[in-house]
Amino acid sequence: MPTILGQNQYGKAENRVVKITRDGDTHHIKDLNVSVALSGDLEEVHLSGSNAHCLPTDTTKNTVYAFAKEYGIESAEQFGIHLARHFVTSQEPIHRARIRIEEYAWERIETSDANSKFIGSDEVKHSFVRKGQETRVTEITYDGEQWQVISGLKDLVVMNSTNSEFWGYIKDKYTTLKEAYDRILATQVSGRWRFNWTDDEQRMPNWERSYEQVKKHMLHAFAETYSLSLQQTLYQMGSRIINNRSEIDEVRFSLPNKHHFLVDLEPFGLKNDNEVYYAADRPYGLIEATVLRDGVEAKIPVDLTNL
Ligand SMILES: O=c1[nH]c(=O)c2[nH]c(=O)[nH]c2[nH]1
Repeated sequence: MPTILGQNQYGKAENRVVKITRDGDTHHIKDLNVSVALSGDLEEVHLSGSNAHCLPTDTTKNTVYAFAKEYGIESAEQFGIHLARHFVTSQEPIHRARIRIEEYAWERIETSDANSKFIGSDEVKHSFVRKGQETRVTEITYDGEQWQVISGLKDLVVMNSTNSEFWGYIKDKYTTLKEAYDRILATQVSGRWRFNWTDDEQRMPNWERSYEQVKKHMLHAFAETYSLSLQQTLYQMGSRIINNRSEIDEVRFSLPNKHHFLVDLEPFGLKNDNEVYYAADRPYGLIEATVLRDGVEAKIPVDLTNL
């Protein structure tokens, strides 16, 4: 049976590009997921296997990252227009370009608070929390006498665009990781905290206020810790909660290290001065630990997915 080629398009989908603009100490983030789809005179690519008209999808990906550096990302629309125009006007066989962009919004972590040790300093200018609410969770257990309340949250995404290093680690024959003295630190916080309240109904914690305060201390510790590892940041977040909230005895975190790799723009004659990153989704480091008030027994399950 004869066949004909119908509508076709191709390109690199879901290029995760993070652009940090450093205005002195104040950093700005643009975080995009860019998908390129090109169409045009591409019959032969499909029919005979001649790639003479095929701009590699790999090139479309590189173009996204190079444009982030060369032209910046003022808005997703402006960036998409730039890319689409480039593909159609620079390559004769490409007649149509469709650029789809999702943008993830970030807000600054506010630490202008009476308890914050960094009031008026530049510490908040590089710390961000991704917009969109986290999911709040709780688990209540009662055996007729005693209560156990474990509360927490998941999917709270945070980022520090500086003040994070990672070096001095073990190096064996499989180690290729380069030591980092100024990297992005980003994670999607999953945390649980156990209340020490067990029985007296009169002395029940104010659950709503407790949640807001725990979240605040957690975010402030993330923003204010000069990090030498995500493990160290985790411990700071946990101890900040224990030290400030007498109703809580135990905190457990599961923190995926959301890696941001600097894109090598040298092949395009561009210098990447800690500006354009590739946000990798997997694999990811997974850092987990419990922080306890001294003398108490750990009761939060090790595997948070079981809670
Ligand atoms: O904060 C980090 N902790 C690690 O244990 C680790 N391992 C790694 O490769 N990168 C990082 N980063």
